[in-house]
Order: sequence, then structure tokens, then C-alpha cells
Amino acid sequence: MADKKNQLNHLAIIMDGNGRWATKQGKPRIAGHYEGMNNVERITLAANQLGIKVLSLYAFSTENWGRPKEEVAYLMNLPVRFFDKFMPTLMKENVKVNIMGYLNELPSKTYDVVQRAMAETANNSGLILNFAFNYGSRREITTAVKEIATLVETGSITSDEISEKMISQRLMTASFGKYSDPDLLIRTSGEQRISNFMLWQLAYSELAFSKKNWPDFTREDLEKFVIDFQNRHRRFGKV
Ligand SMILES: Cc1cc(N2CCCCCC2)n2ncc(-c3ccc(F)cc3)c2n1
Repeated sequence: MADKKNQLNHLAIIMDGNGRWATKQGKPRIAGHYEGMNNVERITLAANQLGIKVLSLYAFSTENWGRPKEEVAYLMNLPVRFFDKFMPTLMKENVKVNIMGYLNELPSKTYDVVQRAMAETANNSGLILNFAFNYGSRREITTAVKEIATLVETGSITSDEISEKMISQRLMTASFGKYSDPDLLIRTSGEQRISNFMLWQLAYSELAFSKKNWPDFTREDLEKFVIDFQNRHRRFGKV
């Protein structure tokens, strides 16, 4: 009997190679970020049409603040430009926007636009477009551990009651329920690192790498990775 195909419900992407894309084109790095933003829309629509339930995209890590201040300022304005350009399409395609990260540390204009996007799309029931924005997985896990330690300190729970489920429920992906853990992570640009992205959630995820830079990653590339995933034998720690 043919192997049952894997169902790809949650896809995560580290969208790498935007600066290199621009350099190859003889353009400034920010041109790569802008074209990368346009590709977010293309791949979001493709993922939605492929029936993917959650698409998590690593947009800005807690470590990115160290980049040149002009580049950070440009990146902080990308959500404004993204929603200006694509909110009508997101609404038409019933996409629900979620942003996970330390949003209270963002510039107020960025904070306001991401909060407004989540509110405007809150009742949409299609693909969940989950941006990781000022997000860091080790900080996310540390925060959950601290919350649980406080429960033990105050006598609300005993340390014996601490469980993996208790930690998962205190991560920023808790609201995705059974879809909280990515089935597949794709990283573009040829780099093969996790870079402090969803470390807990990726425990049993399939990993795939594209040599293409993010702006060049197409719907057809995505479809090939999805078919490859469907045909993989997932082990979940077993043989
Ligand atoms: C920082 C950053 C960088 C960014 N790039 C384009 C994609 C490749 C990664 C680097 C540059 N994109 N693309 C879309 C967003 C975004 C983020 C949050 C949101 F609510 C709406 C849109 C974005 N944010």
C-alpha cells in the first residue's frame, strides 16, 4: 500500500538572501528588502491556494537591531508599506494576520500598523500569515520558563507538574493549537542555520533548503518543496 502523504499544515520560512539579491543586481540592500516584501505577498497567496493553514515568516529577529540604523529604519517601515499595498488582497483572500514578537519594543508607527492589521483581519478564516517580528526563540522560551518558575514559587503548581504542554502553551504560537509546530521549515539563500527561530516548535519539523535568494523564490519552487515534503517519511523520533 502506498505511504500516506504527509499533510503540510504549518509552513515556516526563513526568508534569507535579500541583501545578496540586491548586490547581484547592483542595487542597494534595501532594494532587496523591498523585492523580498513583494515576494511575501506572492508566496502567501500560493500557500493559501495550496491549503496551508499557517505560514510563519521570519521578518525581523531580536538580533537584527544591530544592523545599520538606516537599514533598521527602512525595515521598521516595511509593515506599513506591506499593508498599504496588500491589505485589500489579504482581505479578499480571507487571510488572517498574526504578528509574534516583542511588539511593545517597536517604533509606535510600526506597532500601530501591525496591531491594526491583526484587528482588521481577526475574523478572517483562511491562511494565518504569522510574521515573526522582533522575535527571538531563546527569549520566548526563557519567558515561558520564568512564568512557570513563578507558578512554582507561589505554590500554584509543583515542579512535578511542569510538562512540555505547559511550556508550549506559554509560547507565542500557542493560539495555533494543533498547528503550533511547523511541519516544514524552508530557508532560502543556501544558508543552513536555524538562527534562533521557533527552536521549541521545530523539534520534529522537516528541514529544507533552497539555494535561491528569497526574492527569486517562486510559487513553483514552493510547490516542489511541498511535493517533496508530502513524499518524505516522517519519523517523530521513531524508526
Ligand atoms: C522587517 C521586515 C522585513 C521584510 N523583508 C522582506 C521579506 C524578507 C525579509 C527581509 C525584508 N518584510 N517583509 C514583510 C514584512 C512585514 C512584517 C510584518 C508585517 F506585519 C507585515 C509585513 C517585513 N518586515
